[in-house]
Parts: sequence; structure tokens; C-alpha cells
Amino acid sequence: MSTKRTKGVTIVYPIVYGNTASLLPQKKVPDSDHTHKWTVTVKGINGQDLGHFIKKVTFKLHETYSNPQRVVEHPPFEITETGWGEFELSIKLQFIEGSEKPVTLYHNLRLHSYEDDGSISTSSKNKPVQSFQYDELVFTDPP
Ligand SMILES: O=C(Nc1ccc(C(=O)N2CC(c3nccs3)C2)s1)[C@@H]1CCCN1
Repeated sequence: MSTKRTKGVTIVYPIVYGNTASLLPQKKVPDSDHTHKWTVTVKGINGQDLGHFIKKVTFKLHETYSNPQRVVEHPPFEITETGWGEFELSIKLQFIEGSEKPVTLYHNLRLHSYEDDGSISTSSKNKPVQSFQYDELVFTDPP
């Protein structure tokens, strides 16, 4: 049975996705390389609740993370982890409307930049990194 669609209508949902990162105080990570705590997020703008049309979000981390595929089924669509470096991760959006195909986004996790001597500048080490990009989910002839 095919879904009845509304011809000539286009719905656009602006989204923002990316990560924040903060330095972990060394004392909190004894004998560990985990220098940073980071959060990857997909969110609407102006407080729009993406849970109205997104059923689940799957964050695919680097394979060295335990359970690298992290599924989030309710807003906020985000995950928080600790780590030591930057890598590309994917973010798969699946929609409540079953006839809408999933959308996969890609984001390069960004941490604090290191100086040539391996240090992090005093000015930036106390500030969280913010690395976000804007995109739009476009639905044509919605059901
Ligand atoms: O950094 C990079 N790749 C990374 C992959 C994974 C990273 C990470 O932070 N972690 C894995 C996770 C672990 N938990 C337990 C044991 S491993 C903590 S970093 C590349 C290579 C250099 C430049 N960018």
C-alpha cells in the first residue's frame, strides 16, 4: 500500500550538529590518555524539538571505542565520551515517518589545538571547544 503524499509541498527543518569539548583536569584521568571530555549533538534551531519527526539517531564512533554504534531514541540526541584525539564520526537520522529514507551526516570531532611543543595555550585550555555546522532536512511531497 503506497503512502498518499501532498504534491508540491516542501518542508525544511534547519538543524545544527557538531561537538563541544573540554579538557579534563589531569588529576581526574590517572594513568589514562583521556585528555578530553566531548559531547556530540544534533539539535533543532530556536529550541525546535527534533523528536517530533526523528525516531532515533545512531552515532558511529571510531572503532576503538566500546560499543562504537550509540543509538539515542529520545531527545536530546547527543552522546558524551572521553578521549584523546580527533576523528570522523557519522550520525544517522531515522525518521518517525517510515517512508522517509534515513539521512547520514558526517562530523570531524574537534578538540583543543596543540602548540608545536605539545602544550595547549593558556588562553584556550580553559575554554570549551565548539565545532558545529548548520544543515537543513528537506522533505518534499510529505505524506
Ligand atoms: O585521534 C585519532 N583517532 C582516535 C581514535 C580514537 C580516539 C580516542 O580518543 N579514543 C578511543 C577511545 C578509547 N577508549 C578506551 C581505549 S581507546 C578513546 S582518538 C586520530 C589519529 C591521530 C589524529 N586523529
